[in-house]
Amino acid sequence: MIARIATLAYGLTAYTLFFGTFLYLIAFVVGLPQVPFTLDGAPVTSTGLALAIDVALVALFGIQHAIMARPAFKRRWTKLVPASIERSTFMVATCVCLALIFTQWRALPGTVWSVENQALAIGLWSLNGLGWGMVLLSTFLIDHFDLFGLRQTWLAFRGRQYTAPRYVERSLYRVVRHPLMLGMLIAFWATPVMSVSHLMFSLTFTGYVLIGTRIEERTLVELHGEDYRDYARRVPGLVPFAKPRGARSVQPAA
Ligand SMILES: C[S@@+](CC[C@H](N)C(=O)[O-])C[C@H]1O[C@@H](n2cnc3c(N)ncnc32)[C@H](O)[C@@H]1O
Repeated sequence: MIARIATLAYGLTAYTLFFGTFLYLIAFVVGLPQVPFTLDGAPVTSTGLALAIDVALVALFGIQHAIMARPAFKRRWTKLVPASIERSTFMVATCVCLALIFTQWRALPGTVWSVENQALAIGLWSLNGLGWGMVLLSTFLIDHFDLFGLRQTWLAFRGRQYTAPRYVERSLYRVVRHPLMLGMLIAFWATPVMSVSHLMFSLTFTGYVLIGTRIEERTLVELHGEDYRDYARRVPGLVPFAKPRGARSVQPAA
């Protein structure tokens, strides 16, 4: 019983930590003045060093995701940690990577665009809010509590067998296969003031999304086979109403 309570407590802690980190990510990107670290602080290093550090930080985040989300890694990893806390541990590792980005990000000097027109600025902020909203909604369309590991620890606490959620094809997932990532991209790019620092962040995360979604789809094909290939033939990846690239882009890993 103590082990079950500890499992649930860990799941709750990881979930709370991640939700707080997600909220901080919004503050970090939009540059909320009340928080200690934002994208647009004063530059403290040379531009070259700042570029190298920033790329390395986002690469670390991408590598952590690419490795820890792969079924082969999970099979080995769950010989060391109980399967019930595997996803919560993934979330804790994600929080560590994001905390490194928040605290170690090196600002770059300069501004790429600054919208003076008030109506346009309001439009861009609205789009920004829509992007974050899409991210949150997408987590609930998949399975919010499974995605963040809480369901797994709850089932272990209740002594129930874990069943993986099926892939979904409803709502935003009928428009694109990656609405969560699309929401992120909208939130990162839609801003009335695009500093060079923010541009660097948006570019590196766009690279992560483009690579990360391809890796994720290999896993989805491994898990769901022809069902997912068929889905990929009918629904575009990131651009609504674009022609789907189909199964060629989602061949299982060799
Ligand atoms: C961070 S979420 C991103 C989901 C998707 N790439 C998106 O951008 O909306 C990653 C998790 O979503 C799951 N996933 C991706 N597409 C899914 C779908 N259509 N239905 C259910 N789960 C999905 C993956 O298995 C993975 O565990």
